[in-house]
Amino acid sequence: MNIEVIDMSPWAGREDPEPDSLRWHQCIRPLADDSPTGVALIGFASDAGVARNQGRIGAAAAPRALRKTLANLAWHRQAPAYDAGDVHCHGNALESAQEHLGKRLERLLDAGHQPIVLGGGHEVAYGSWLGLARHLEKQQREPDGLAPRIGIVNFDAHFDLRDPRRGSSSGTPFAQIAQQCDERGWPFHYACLGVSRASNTRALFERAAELDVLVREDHEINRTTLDAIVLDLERFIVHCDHLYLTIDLDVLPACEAPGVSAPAAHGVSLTLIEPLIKVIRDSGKLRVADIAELNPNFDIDGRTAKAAARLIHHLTLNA
Ligand SMILES: N=CN[C@@H](CCC(=O)O)C(=O)O
Ligand SMILES: [Mn+2]
Ligand SMILES: [Mn+2]
Repeated sequence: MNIEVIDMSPWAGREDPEPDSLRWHQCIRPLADDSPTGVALIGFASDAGVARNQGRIGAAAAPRALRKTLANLAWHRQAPAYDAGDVHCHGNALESAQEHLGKRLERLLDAGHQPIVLGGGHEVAYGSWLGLARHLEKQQREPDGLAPRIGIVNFDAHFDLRDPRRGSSSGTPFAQIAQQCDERGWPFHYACLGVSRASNTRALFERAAELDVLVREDHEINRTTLDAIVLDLERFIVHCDHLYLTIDLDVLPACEAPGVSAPAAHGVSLTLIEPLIKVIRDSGKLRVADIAELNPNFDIDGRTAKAAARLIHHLTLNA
């Protein structure tokens, strides 16, 4: 039984008198045990990983800021959307918060929902993947169950492949996942789109090459290359049964996303990110998504929160 009382207070906004003028705040419902399947938003209020990674803290406040911004966007969906509450990271207890998120996601997936996690620093990614992995593990145990082929698509200026033996943080989640895949005998399929060469050391590029990561740097993604990158992404997706999409908002240029720990001097504009996300959205394979690194302390005019809310809106348009 779900005993958490879900705080619906961020879901407030403009109310238009005309018919057919609904917004998210008028449609989203608190998740209940008997809710029909739909999109389930769950917050991960953590910046412990950012703190450990020498970043600017504040992302723990992001889930609430994101809900408040999404609240006012127009509702164009058919299927229901739910607020599934928050997982909080208390102090430096990151590992237990990631475990807790994993368990909550596993339950949401078992119930047939499509979870979207509102981070939180990018340490959210390890918890998101854990939830999906535990959900899929049960299917693998069935007779003839094969190792699941999970494709991770990360829009990010950073690989986040730092060595977790030096301590896990917002800079290590995909290295932690690679390790977990190795231990389980699962393939590790990772695409990192929007990487900044200036912001990732040679060691990180080498690790990405060793892990056969599909890499497209920030400057490589532009109007003239977009069609080719869509094709690259489609080819990546063909070899996966399930997709986990993770969006680190620092993939956007600093003018579009100033409210992050590490703003991007170059970045990849929302106008280029959206068509790529559409490929993932429409693939029929998307199981879990998260959006990371919003830091309301450094936002300007709510720009970053608006970009994040629009991405969620875009991602769930057909769901
Ligand atoms: N999740 C963020 N990861 C980046 C942060 C870079 C920075 O703070 O400058 C990383 O570890 O590379
Ligand atoms: Mn990043
Ligand atoms: Mn990141």
